[in-house]
Amino acid sequence: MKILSAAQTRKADAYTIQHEPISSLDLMERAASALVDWLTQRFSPEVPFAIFCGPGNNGGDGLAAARLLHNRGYNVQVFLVEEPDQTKSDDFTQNLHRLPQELPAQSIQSIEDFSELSPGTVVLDALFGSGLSRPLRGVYAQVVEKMNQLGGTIISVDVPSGLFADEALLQDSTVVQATHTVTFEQPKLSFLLPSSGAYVGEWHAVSIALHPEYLQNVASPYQLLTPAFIKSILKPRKKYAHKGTYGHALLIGGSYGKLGALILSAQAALRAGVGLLTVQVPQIGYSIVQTAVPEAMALTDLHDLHFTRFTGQPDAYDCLGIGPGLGQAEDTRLALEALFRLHLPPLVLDADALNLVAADRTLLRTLPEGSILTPHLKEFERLTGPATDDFHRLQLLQSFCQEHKCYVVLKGAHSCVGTPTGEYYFNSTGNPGMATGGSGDVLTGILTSLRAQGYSALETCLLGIYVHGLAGDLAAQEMGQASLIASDLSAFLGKAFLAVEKG
Ligand SMILES: NC(=O)C1=CN([C@@H]2O[C@H](COP(=O)(O)OP(=O)(O)OC[C@H]3O[C@@H](n4cnc5c(N)ncnc54)[C@H](OP(=O)(O)O)[C@@H]3O)[C@@H](O)[C@H]2O)[C@H](O)CC1
Ligand SMILES: [K+]
Repeated sequence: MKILSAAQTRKADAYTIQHEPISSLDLMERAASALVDWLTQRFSPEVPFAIFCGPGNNGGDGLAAARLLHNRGYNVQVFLVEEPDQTKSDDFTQNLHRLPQELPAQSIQSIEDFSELSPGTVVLDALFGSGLSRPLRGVYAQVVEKMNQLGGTIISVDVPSGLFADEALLQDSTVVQATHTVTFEQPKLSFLLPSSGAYVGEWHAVSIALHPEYLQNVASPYQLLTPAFIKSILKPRKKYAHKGTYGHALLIGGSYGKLGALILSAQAALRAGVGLLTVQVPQIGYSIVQTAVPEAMALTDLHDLHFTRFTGQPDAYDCLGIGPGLGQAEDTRLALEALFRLHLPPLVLDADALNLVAADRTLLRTLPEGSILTPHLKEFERLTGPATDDFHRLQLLQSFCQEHKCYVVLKGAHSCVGTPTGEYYFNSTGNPGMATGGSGDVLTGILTSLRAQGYSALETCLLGIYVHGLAGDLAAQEMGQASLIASDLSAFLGKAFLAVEKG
Protein backbone atom coordinates (compact mmCIF):
# COMPACT_ATOMS: atom_id res chain seq x y z
CA MET A 1 0.00 0.00 0.00
CA LYS A 2 1.51 3.35 -1.02
CA ILE A 3 1.82 6.01 1.68
CA LEU A 4 0.86 9.39 0.17
CA SER A 5 2.09 12.82 1.26
CA ALA A 6 -0.43 15.49 2.24
CA ALA A 7 0.08 17.14 -1.16
CA GLN A 8 -0.51 13.83 -2.96
CA THR A 9 -3.67 13.28 -0.91
CA ARG A 10 -4.96 16.64 -2.06
CA LYS A 11 -4.13 15.67 -5.67
CA ALA A 12 -5.94 12.34 -5.15
CA ASP A 13 -8.98 14.32 -4.00
CA ALA A 14 -8.81 16.59 -7.01
CA TYR A 15 -8.30 13.67 -9.41
CA THR A 16 -11.27 11.82 -7.91
CA ILE A 17 -13.47 14.92 -8.03
CA GLN A 18 -12.56 15.45 -11.66
CA HIS A 19 -12.56 11.88 -12.98
CA GLU A 20 -15.21 10.04 -11.03
CA PRO A 21 -16.62 12.70 -11.16
CA ILE A 22 -17.93 13.74 -7.79
CA SER A 23 -18.38 17.12 -6.13
CA SER A 24 -16.00 17.92 -3.27
CA LEU A 25 -19.06 18.23 -1.02
CA ASP A 26 -20.19 14.71 -1.92
CA LEU A 27 -16.65 13.39 -1.40
CA MET A 28 -16.77 14.97 2.05
CA GLU A 29 -20.16 13.32 2.61
CA ARG A 30 -18.61 9.98 1.60
CA ALA A 31 -15.73 10.54 4.04
CA ALA A 32 -18.12 11.53 6.83
CA SER A 33 -20.33 8.46 6.32
CA ALA A 34 -17.30 6.16 6.32
CA LEU A 35 -16.25 7.80 9.59
CA VAL A 36 -19.77 7.49 11.08
CA ASP A 37 -19.99 3.82 10.03
CA TRP A 38 -16.75 3.24 11.95
CA LEU A 39 -18.11 5.11 15.01
CA THR A 40 -21.54 3.44 15.10
CA GLN A 41 -19.92 -0.01 14.89
CA ARG A 42 -18.05 0.74 18.12
CA PHE A 43 -20.23 3.15 20.13
CA SER A 44 -23.91 2.69 20.97
CA PRO A 45 -26.39 5.63 20.73
CA GLU A 46 -26.20 5.99 24.53
CA VAL A 47 -22.68 7.34 24.21
CA PRO A 48 -22.67 11.18 23.97
CA PHE A 49 -20.38 12.80 21.37
CA ALA A 50 -18.75 16.24 21.50
CA ILE A 51 -17.51 17.22 18.03
CA PHE A 52 -14.88 19.99 17.80
CA CYS A 53 -14.63 21.49 14.30
CA GLY A 54 -11.85 23.61 12.80
CA PRO A 55 -12.20 26.01 9.85
CA GLY A 56 -11.28 23.70 6.97
CA ASN A 57 -12.50 20.51 5.42
CA ASN A 58 -11.44 18.50 8.45
CA GLY A 59 -13.96 20.64 10.33
CA GLY A 60 -16.38 20.07 7.47
CA ASP A 61 -16.05 16.32 8.02
CA GLY A 62 -16.87 16.92 11.67
CA LEU A 63 -20.03 18.88 10.84
CA ALA A 64 -21.22 16.27 8.35
CA ALA A 65 -20.50 13.50 10.87
CA ALA A 66 -22.45 15.41 13.54
CA ARG A 67 -25.50 15.56 11.27
CA LEU A 68 -25.26 11.86 10.35
CA LEU A 69 -24.83 10.76 13.98
CA HIS A 70 -27.74 12.98 15.06
CA ASN A 71 -29.94 11.48 12.34
CA ARG A 72 -29.07 8.01 13.69
CA GLY A 73 -30.28 8.99 17.15
CA TYR A 74 -26.96 9.84 18.80
CA ASN A 75 -26.62 12.58 21.42
CA VAL A 76 -24.28 15.08 19.73
CA GLN A 77 -22.87 18.48 20.69
CA VAL A 78 -21.13 20.55 18.00
CA PHE A 79 -18.43 23.12 18.82
CA LEU A 80 -16.86 25.48 16.28
CA VAL A 81 -13.39 26.45 17.42
CA GLU A 82 -12.58 29.67 15.63
CA GLU A 83 -10.31 32.65 15.56
CA PRO A 84 -12.00 35.95 14.74
CA ASP A 85 -12.43 36.48 10.97
CA GLN A 86 -10.70 33.21 10.03
CA THR A 87 -11.89 32.11 6.61
CA LYS A 88 -13.88 28.89 6.49
CA SER A 89 -13.71 26.40 3.59
CA ASP A 90 -16.72 26.25 1.26
CA ASP A 91 -17.57 22.68 2.18
CA PHE A 92 -17.29 23.57 5.85
CA THR A 93 -19.80 26.39 5.34
CA GLN A 94 -22.18 24.18 3.37
CA ASN A 95 -22.16 21.56 6.09
CA LEU A 96 -22.65 24.20 8.77
CA HIS A 97 -25.84 25.28 7.00
CA ARG A 98 -26.94 21.64 6.72
CA LEU A 99 -26.99 21.20 10.51
CA PRO A 100 -30.58 20.59 11.71
CA GLN A 101 -32.21 23.35 13.80
CA GLU A 102 -32.10 21.17 16.92
CA LEU A 103 -28.35 20.79 16.56
CA PRO A 104 -26.87 24.30 16.96
CA ALA A 105 -23.12 24.77 16.60
CA GLN A 106 -21.62 26.46 19.67
CA SER A 107 -18.72 28.82 19.02
CA ILE A 108 -15.51 28.59 21.05
CA GLN A 109 -13.38 31.68 20.51
CA SER A 110 -11.55 31.49 23.82
CA ILE A 111 -10.96 28.73 26.35
CA GLU A 112 -13.57 30.33 28.63
CA ASP A 113 -16.20 29.24 26.06
CA PHE A 114 -15.22 25.60 26.61
CA SER A 115 -18.10 24.17 28.67
CA GLU A 116 -17.69 21.04 30.78
CA LEU A 117 -18.62 17.79 29.05
CA SER A 118 -20.73 15.11 30.71
CA PRO A 119 -18.77 12.06 31.92
CA GLY A 120 -18.23 9.37 29.29
CA THR A 121 -18.49 11.85 26.42
CA VAL A 122 -16.47 10.78 23.37
CA VAL A 123 -14.57 13.69 21.82
CA LEU A 124 -14.39 13.80 18.02
CA ASP A 125 -11.35 15.86 16.99
CA ALA A 126 -12.17 17.52 13.67
CA LEU A 127 -10.02 20.64 14.16
CA PHE A 128 -7.29 20.08 11.58
CA GLY A 129 -6.30 17.29 9.24
CA SER A 130 -3.86 17.14 6.34
CA GLY A 131 -4.11 20.89 5.82
CA LEU A 132 -2.31 21.85 9.02
CA SER A 133 0.20 24.49 7.97
CA ARG A 134 1.80 25.53 11.25
CA PRO A 135 1.87 24.54 14.94
CA LEU A 136 -1.32 25.17 16.92
CA ARG A 137 -1.47 28.42 18.83
CA GLY A 138 -4.06 30.44 20.73
CA VAL A 139 -7.52 29.03 21.24
CA TYR A 140 -6.75 25.94 19.14
CA ALA A 141 -3.81 24.97 21.34
CA GLN A 142 -5.82 25.71 24.51
CA VAL A 143 -8.76 23.58 23.35
CA VAL A 144 -6.43 20.69 22.46
CA GLU A 145 -4.72 20.92 25.87
CA LYS A 146 -8.15 20.84 27.52
CA MET A 147 -9.21 17.83 25.38
CA ASN A 148 -6.08 15.95 26.43
CA GLN A 149 -6.61 16.85 30.09
CA LEU A 150 -10.17 15.43 30.06
CA GLY A 151 -8.62 11.98 29.85
CA GLY A 152 -11.65 10.60 27.98
CA THR A 153 -11.78 8.85 24.59
CA ILE A 154 -10.65 11.04 21.72
CA ILE A 155 -11.23 9.98 18.12
CA SER A 156 -9.23 12.07 15.67
CA VAL A 157 -10.65 12.59 12.18
CA ASP A 158 -8.00 11.80 9.55
CA VAL A 159 -5.00 13.16 11.54
CA PRO A 160 -4.65 14.07 15.24
CA SER A 161 -4.92 17.87 15.22
CA GLY A 162 -1.54 19.49 15.60
CA LEU A 163 0.32 16.64 13.86
CA PHE A 164 1.68 17.10 10.36
CA ALA A 165 0.95 14.24 7.95
CA ASP A 166 4.49 14.08 6.59
CA GLU A 167 6.72 16.51 8.46
CA ALA A 168 8.43 16.44 11.84
CA LEU A 169 6.78 18.04 14.83
CA LEU A 170 8.42 21.20 16.15
CA GLN A 171 9.64 21.05 19.76
CA ASP A 172 6.84 21.19 22.40
CA SER A 173 4.05 21.27 19.81
CA THR A 174 0.48 20.93 21.10
CA VAL A 175 -1.05 17.82 19.58
CA VAL A 176 -4.21 15.82 20.29
CA GLN A 177 -3.38 12.59 22.13
CA ALA A 178 -5.84 10.40 20.20
CA THR A 179 -7.23 7.08 21.45
CA HIS A 180 -8.04 6.19 17.85
CA THR A 181 -7.39 7.96 14.56
CA VAL A 182 -9.82 7.23 11.74
CA THR A 183 -7.88 8.21 8.63
CA PHE A 184 -9.10 8.35 5.04
CA GLU A 185 -7.78 5.82 2.53
CA GLN A 186 -4.22 5.27 3.89
CA PRO A 187 -2.20 5.96 7.05
CA LYS A 188 -0.01 9.07 6.87
CA LEU A 189 3.78 8.75 7.07
CA SER A 190 3.88 10.40 10.51
CA PHE A 191 1.64 7.61 11.87
CA LEU A 192 4.42 5.08 11.23
CA LEU A 193 7.28 6.91 12.92
CA PRO A 194 8.05 6.62 16.66
CA SER A 195 7.68 10.18 18.01
CA SER A 196 4.79 11.37 15.83
CA GLY A 197 3.09 7.96 15.89
CA ALA A 198 2.78 8.22 19.68
CA TYR A 199 -0.08 10.76 19.24
CA VAL A 200 -2.13 8.61 16.88
CA GLY A 201 -3.36 5.88 19.23
CA GLU A 202 -4.66 3.01 17.11
CA TRP A 203 -5.10 4.11 13.51
CA HIS A 204 -7.80 2.75 11.22
CA ALA A 205 -7.82 3.50 7.48
CA VAL A 206 -11.33 3.74 6.02
CA SER A 207 -11.84 3.69 2.26
CA ILE A 208 -13.44 6.71 0.61
CA ALA A 209 -12.98 5.21 -2.86
CA LEU A 210 -10.38 7.67 -4.14
CA HIS A 211 -9.88 7.15 -7.85
CA PRO A 212 -7.87 3.89 -8.36
CA GLU A 213 -6.09 5.30 -11.42
CA TYR A 214 -4.47 8.02 -9.34
CA LEU A 215 -3.50 5.58 -6.57
CA GLN A 216 -2.01 3.16 -9.12
CA ASN A 217 0.04 5.79 -10.93
CA VAL A 218 1.22 8.04 -8.10
CA ALA A 219 4.89 7.53 -7.24
CA SER A 220 5.75 7.14 -3.59
CA PRO A 221 8.97 5.77 -2.02
CA TYR A 222 6.95 4.76 1.05
CA GLN A 223 5.01 1.49 1.22
CA LEU A 224 3.10 -0.23 4.01
CA LEU A 225 3.27 -4.05 3.93
CA THR A 226 -0.12 -5.70 3.35
CA PRO A 227 -1.12 -9.41 3.62
CA ALA A 228 -1.71 -9.64 -0.14
CA PHE A 229 1.69 -8.16 -0.97
CA ILE A 230 3.46 -10.50 1.44
CA LYS A 231 1.56 -13.52 0.12
CA SER A 232 2.81 -12.66 -3.38
CA ILE A 233 6.40 -13.01 -2.10
CA LEU A 234 5.96 -16.41 -0.39
CA LYS A 235 7.37 -19.30 -2.46
CA PRO A 236 5.23 -22.48 -2.32
CA ARG A 237 7.05 -25.69 -1.40
CA LYS A 238 7.60 -28.20 -4.22
CA LYS A 239 6.52 -31.84 -3.95
CA TYR A 240 9.86 -33.40 -4.96
CA ALA A 241 11.93 -31.23 -2.62
CA HIS A 242 14.88 -32.42 -0.59
CA LYS A 243 16.68 -30.67 2.25
CA GLY A 244 19.20 -29.20 -0.19
CA THR A 245 16.33 -27.45 -1.99
CA TYR A 246 15.87 -25.09 0.91
CA GLY A 247 19.43 -23.94 1.30
CA HIS A 248 22.16 -24.23 3.90
CA ALA A 249 22.42 -21.36 6.38
CA LEU A 250 25.32 -20.56 8.66
CA LEU A 251 24.97 -18.63 11.92
CA ILE A 252 28.04 -17.31 13.75
CA GLY A 253 27.63 -16.00 17.27
CA GLY A 254 27.35 -16.85 20.91
CA SER A 255 29.97 -15.97 23.51
CA TYR A 256 30.40 -16.64 27.22
CA GLY A 257 27.06 -15.89 28.88
CA LYS A 258 25.34 -15.13 25.56
CA LEU A 259 24.93 -18.55 23.93
CA GLY A 260 21.16 -18.21 24.19
CA ALA A 261 21.09 -15.48 21.54
CA LEU A 262 22.65 -17.82 18.99
CA ILE A 263 20.34 -20.69 20.00
CA LEU A 264 17.28 -18.45 19.54
CA SER A 265 18.52 -17.50 16.06
CA ALA A 266 19.19 -21.14 15.19
CA GLN A 267 15.72 -22.30 16.26
CA ALA A 268 14.14 -19.43 14.32
CA ALA A 269 16.16 -20.22 11.20
CA LEU A 270 14.91 -23.81 11.26
CA ARG A 271 11.31 -22.77 11.93
CA ALA A 272 11.54 -20.34 9.01
CA GLY A 273 12.15 -23.32 6.72
CA VAL A 274 15.86 -23.56 5.91
CA GLY A 275 16.92 -27.02 4.68
CA LEU A 276 20.27 -27.24 6.50
CA LEU A 277 21.74 -25.18 9.32
CA THR A 278 25.27 -24.95 10.67
CA VAL A 279 26.24 -22.83 13.65
CA GLN A 280 29.74 -21.75 14.69
CA VAL A 281 30.22 -21.26 18.41
CA PRO A 282 33.20 -20.92 20.78
CA GLN A 283 34.40 -24.14 22.48
CA ILE A 284 32.15 -23.58 25.52
CA GLY A 285 29.11 -23.63 23.33
CA TYR A 286 29.64 -26.92 21.53
CA SER A 287 27.69 -29.33 23.73
CA ILE A 288 25.15 -26.63 24.55
CA VAL A 289 24.09 -26.01 20.94
CA GLN A 290 24.28 -29.69 19.99
CA THR A 291 21.83 -30.37 22.82
CA ALA A 292 19.60 -27.31 22.44
CA VAL A 293 19.38 -27.42 18.62
CA PRO A 294 20.02 -31.03 17.53
CA GLU A 295 18.81 -30.19 13.99
CA ALA A 296 21.85 -27.88 13.55
CA MET A 297 25.38 -28.98 12.70
CA ALA A 298 28.07 -27.28 14.78
CA LEU A 299 31.49 -25.80 14.04
CA THR A 300 33.70 -24.61 16.90
CA ASP A 301 36.07 -21.69 17.17
CA LEU A 302 39.59 -22.35 18.43
CA HIS A 303 38.84 -19.97 21.28
CA ASP A 304 36.95 -21.09 24.40
CA LEU A 305 34.81 -18.02 24.93
CA HIS A 306 34.12 -16.04 21.74
CA PHE A 307 34.50 -15.79 17.93
CA THR A 308 38.11 -15.36 16.76
CA ARG A 309 38.27 -17.10 13.36
CA PHE A 310 35.83 -18.54 10.83
CA THR A 311 36.59 -22.29 10.71
CA GLY A 312 34.25 -23.31 7.88
CA GLN A 313 34.24 -23.15 4.06
CA PRO A 314 32.36 -20.00 2.86
CA ASP A 315 31.09 -21.59 -0.36
CA ALA A 316 29.37 -24.37 1.59
CA TYR A 317 26.65 -21.94 2.68
CA ASP A 318 23.88 -19.96 0.96
CA CYS A 319 23.69 -17.26 3.61
CA LEU A 320 25.78 -16.26 6.63
CA GLY A 321 24.13 -14.62 9.63
CA ILE A 322 26.51 -13.11 12.17
CA GLY A 323 25.99 -11.22 15.38
CA PRO A 324 23.67 -12.77 17.97
CA GLY A 325 25.60 -12.97 21.24
CA LEU A 326 28.86 -12.42 19.32
CA GLY A 327 30.50 -10.11 21.88
CA GLN A 328 32.84 -7.25 20.96
CA ALA A 329 36.29 -8.59 21.89
CA GLU A 330 39.23 -7.17 19.91
CA ASP A 331 40.03 -10.58 18.36
CA THR A 332 36.37 -10.87 17.33
CA ARG A 333 36.71 -7.56 15.47
CA LEU A 334 39.85 -8.85 13.76
CA ALA A 335 38.02 -12.06 12.85
CA LEU A 336 35.24 -9.99 11.26
CA GLU A 337 37.85 -8.01 9.30
CA ALA A 338 39.35 -11.29 8.01
CA LEU A 339 35.89 -12.66 7.23
CA PHE A 340 34.98 -9.66 5.08
CA ARG A 341 38.08 -10.30 2.98
CA LEU A 342 36.75 -13.74 1.97
CA HIS A 343 34.38 -14.36 -0.92
CA LEU A 344 31.23 -14.74 1.16
CA PRO A 345 27.64 -15.82 0.57
CA PRO A 346 24.97 -13.13 1.25
CA LEU A 347 25.36 -11.68 4.75
CA VAL A 348 22.96 -10.79 7.57
CA LEU A 349 24.55 -8.66 10.29
CA ASP A 350 22.99 -8.00 13.66
CA ALA A 351 23.69 -6.81 17.21
CA ASP A 352 27.41 -7.02 18.14
CA ALA A 353 28.47 -7.48 14.53
CA LEU A 354 26.80 -4.13 13.80
CA ASN A 355 28.45 -2.49 16.78
CA LEU A 356 31.87 -3.74 15.66
CA VAL A 357 31.24 -2.43 12.14
CA ALA A 358 30.04 0.90 13.56
CA ALA A 359 33.20 1.23 15.65
CA ASP A 360 35.56 0.47 12.75
CA ARG A 361 35.15 2.44 9.54
CA THR A 362 37.38 0.04 7.59
CA LEU A 363 34.93 -2.75 8.37
CA LEU A 364 32.08 -0.54 7.18
CA ARG A 365 33.94 0.23 3.94
CA THR A 366 34.51 -3.48 3.25
CA LEU A 367 30.89 -4.45 3.98
CA PRO A 368 29.89 -6.78 1.08
CA GLU A 369 27.24 -5.32 -1.28
CA GLY A 370 23.68 -6.53 -0.75
CA SER A 371 24.24 -7.26 2.96
CA ILE A 372 21.25 -7.06 5.28
CA LEU A 373 21.74 -5.11 8.53
CA THR A 374 19.19 -5.22 11.33
CA PRO A 375 19.91 -2.38 13.77
CA HIS A 376 17.56 -1.02 16.38
CA LEU A 377 17.52 2.79 16.69
CA LYS A 378 20.55 2.96 18.99
CA GLU A 379 22.66 0.64 16.85
CA PHE A 380 21.65 2.62 13.76
CA GLU A 381 22.72 5.85 15.43
CA ARG A 382 26.16 4.31 16.02
CA LEU A 383 26.36 3.61 12.29
CA THR A 384 25.16 6.99 10.99
CA GLY A 385 25.34 9.46 13.85
CA PRO A 386 22.35 11.00 15.65
CA ALA A 387 19.15 11.98 13.82
CA THR A 388 17.47 15.29 14.69
CA ASP A 389 14.03 13.67 14.26
CA ASP A 390 12.28 10.66 12.73
CA PHE A 391 12.10 12.22 9.27
CA HIS A 392 15.81 13.07 9.34
CA ARG A 393 16.46 9.46 10.35
CA LEU A 394 14.65 8.33 7.18
CA GLN A 395 17.04 10.48 5.15
CA LEU A 396 20.01 8.95 7.00
CA LEU A 397 18.56 5.50 6.29
CA GLN A 398 18.29 6.20 2.58
CA SER A 399 21.79 7.66 2.22
CA PHE A 400 23.34 4.85 4.30
CA CYS A 401 21.69 2.14 2.17
CA GLN A 402 22.66 3.89 -1.06
CA GLU A 403 26.25 4.54 0.05
CA HIS A 404 26.87 0.98 1.26
CA LYS A 405 24.55 -0.71 -1.28
CA CYS A 406 22.91 -2.60 1.57
CA TYR A 407 19.48 -3.23 3.07
CA VAL A 408 18.75 -1.96 6.57
CA VAL A 409 15.89 -3.25 8.72
CA LEU A 410 15.44 -0.36 11.16
CA LYS A 411 13.63 -2.13 13.99
CA GLY A 412 10.79 -0.44 15.89
CA ALA A 413 6.98 -0.43 16.31
CA HIS A 414 6.66 -0.19 12.52
CA SER A 415 10.05 -1.60 11.44
CA CYS A 416 11.22 0.13 8.29
CA VAL A 417 13.27 -1.52 5.52
CA GLY A 418 15.60 0.85 3.65
CA THR A 419 16.94 -0.23 0.24
CA PRO A 420 19.93 0.76 -1.97
CA THR A 421 17.47 2.21 -4.49
CA GLY A 422 15.76 4.55 -2.03
CA GLU A 423 12.51 2.80 -1.15
CA TYR A 424 11.07 2.47 2.36
CA TYR A 425 8.82 -0.42 3.42
CA PHE A 426 7.00 -0.19 6.75
CA ASN A 427 5.88 -3.29 8.60
CA SER A 428 2.24 -3.64 9.63
CA THR A 429 2.55 -6.55 12.10
CA GLY A 430 3.98 -6.84 15.61
CA ASN A 431 3.12 -5.54 19.07
CA PRO A 432 4.81 -4.11 22.21
CA GLY A 433 5.02 -7.63 23.68
CA MET A 434 7.91 -8.19 21.28
CA ALA A 435 10.07 -5.63 23.04
CA THR A 436 11.74 -8.46 24.92
CA GLY A 437 15.28 -9.90 25.05
CA GLY A 438 16.05 -12.17 22.11
CA SER A 439 13.34 -10.88 19.78
CA GLY A 440 16.04 -9.44 17.48
CA ASP A 441 18.00 -12.71 17.56
CA VAL A 442 14.89 -14.51 16.30
CA LEU A 443 14.57 -12.02 13.44
CA THR A 444 18.23 -12.59 12.49
CA GLY A 445 17.58 -16.32 12.31
CA ILE A 446 14.49 -15.80 10.14
CA LEU A 447 16.31 -13.47 7.73
CA THR A 448 19.36 -15.75 7.42
CA SER A 449 17.04 -18.67 6.77
CA LEU A 450 14.94 -16.95 4.09
CA ARG A 451 18.02 -15.57 2.31
CA ALA A 452 19.55 -19.09 2.30
CA GLN A 453 16.30 -20.40 0.74
CA GLY A 454 16.83 -18.20 -2.26
CA TYR A 455 14.65 -15.20 -1.44
CA SER A 456 16.20 -11.96 -2.72
CA ALA A 457 17.61 -9.57 -0.13
CA LEU A 458 14.50 -7.37 -0.39
CA GLU A 459 12.04 -10.29 -0.29
CA THR A 460 13.95 -11.64 2.71
CA CYS A 461 13.60 -8.36 4.62
CA LEU A 462 9.92 -7.84 3.83
CA LEU A 463 8.75 -11.42 4.38
CA GLY A 464 11.04 -11.75 7.40
CA ILE A 465 9.83 -8.72 9.35
CA TYR A 466 6.23 -9.50 8.45
CA VAL A 467 6.19 -13.10 9.70
CA HIS A 468 8.33 -12.13 12.72
CA GLY A 469 5.69 -9.56 13.74
CA LEU A 470 2.77 -11.81 12.81
CA ALA A 471 4.18 -14.62 14.97
CA GLY A 472 4.33 -12.08 17.78
CA ASP A 473 0.69 -11.08 17.19
CA LEU A 474 -0.50 -14.70 17.12
CA ALA A 475 1.49 -15.49 20.28
CA ALA A 476 0.13 -12.39 22.06
CA GLN A 477 -3.45 -13.43 21.20
CA GLU A 478 -2.85 -16.64 23.18
CA MET A 479 -0.71 -15.44 26.05
CA GLY A 480 -1.00 -11.67 26.22
CA GLN A 481 1.79 -9.22 25.43
CA ALA A 482 3.56 -9.06 28.80
CA SER A 483 4.25 -12.81 28.98
CA LEU A 484 5.49 -13.06 25.40
CA ILE A 485 9.14 -14.20 25.22
CA ALA A 486 11.44 -14.52 22.22
CA SER A 487 11.20 -18.31 21.92
CA ASP A 488 7.41 -17.97 21.56
CA LEU A 489 8.08 -16.14 18.30
CA SER A 490 9.75 -19.21 16.80
CA ALA A 491 7.01 -21.42 18.23
CA PHE A 492 4.37 -19.39 16.39
CA LEU A 493 6.30 -18.96 13.13
CA GLY A 494 4.59 -21.95 11.52
CA LYS A 495 1.16 -20.45 12.21
CA ALA A 496 2.36 -17.13 10.85
CA PHE A 497 3.46 -18.72 7.57
CA LEU A 498 0.13 -20.57 7.35
CA ALA A 499 -1.72 -17.28 7.88
CA VAL A 500 0.34 -15.64 5.11
CA GLU A 501 -0.44 -18.53 2.77
CA LYS A 502 -4.17 -18.12 3.47
CA GLY A 503 -3.78 -14.40 2.64
N1 LIG B 1 -8.98 12.43 0.41
C1 LIG B 1 -9.13 12.76 1.65
O1 LIG B 1 -8.39 12.34 2.52
C2 LIG B 1 -10.26 13.70 2.01
C3 LIG B 1 -10.10 14.42 3.18
N2 LIG B 1 -11.00 15.32 3.59
C4 LIG B 1 -10.78 16.10 4.78
O2 LIG B 1 -10.13 17.28 4.39
C5 LIG B 1 -9.07 17.51 5.32
C6 LIG B 1 -8.09 18.46 4.73
O3 LIG B 1 -8.83 19.66 4.58
P1 LIG B 1 -8.08 21.09 4.46
O4 LIG B 1 -9.13 22.11 4.40
O5 LIG B 1 -7.09 21.01 3.35
O6 LIG B 1 -7.22 21.21 5.78
P2 LIG B 1 -7.65 21.27 7.31
O7 LIG B 1 -9.10 21.06 7.44
O8 LIG B 1 -6.71 20.41 8.00
O9 LIG B 1 -7.36 22.80 7.77
C7 LIG B 1 -6.85 23.71 6.93
C8 LIG B 1 -7.41 25.05 7.35
O10 LIG B 1 -6.93 25.37 8.63
C9 LIG B 1 -6.06 26.50 8.56
N3 LIG B 1 -4.91 26.19 9.39
C10 LIG B 1 -3.92 25.32 9.12
N4 LIG B 1 -3.07 25.23 10.18
C11 LIG B 1 -3.56 26.08 11.11
C12 LIG B 1 -3.15 26.42 12.42
N5 LIG B 1 -2.08 25.87 12.99
N6 LIG B 1 -3.88 27.33 13.11
C13 LIG B 1 -4.99 27.88 12.54
N7 LIG B 1 -5.45 27.59 11.30
C14 LIG B 1 -4.73 26.69 10.61
C15 LIG B 1 -5.76 26.67 7.09
O11 LIG B 1 -5.64 28.02 6.81
P3 LIG B 1 -4.23 28.69 6.51
O12 LIG B 1 -4.44 29.25 5.18
O13 LIG B 1 -4.09 29.65 7.62
O14 LIG B 1 -3.19 27.62 6.51
C16 LIG B 1 -7.00 26.11 6.45
O15 LIG B 1 -8.00 27.09 6.52
C17 LIG B 1 -8.56 16.14 5.60
O16 LIG B 1 -7.77 16.07 6.72
C18 LIG B 1 -9.86 15.39 5.75
O17 LIG B 1 -10.36 15.52 7.06
C19 LIG B 1 -12.19 15.61 2.82
O18 LIG B 1 -13.27 15.78 3.66
C20 LIG B 1 -12.57 14.50 1.86
C21 LIG B 1 -11.45 13.84 1.17
K1 LIG C 1 -8.30 16.03 13.18
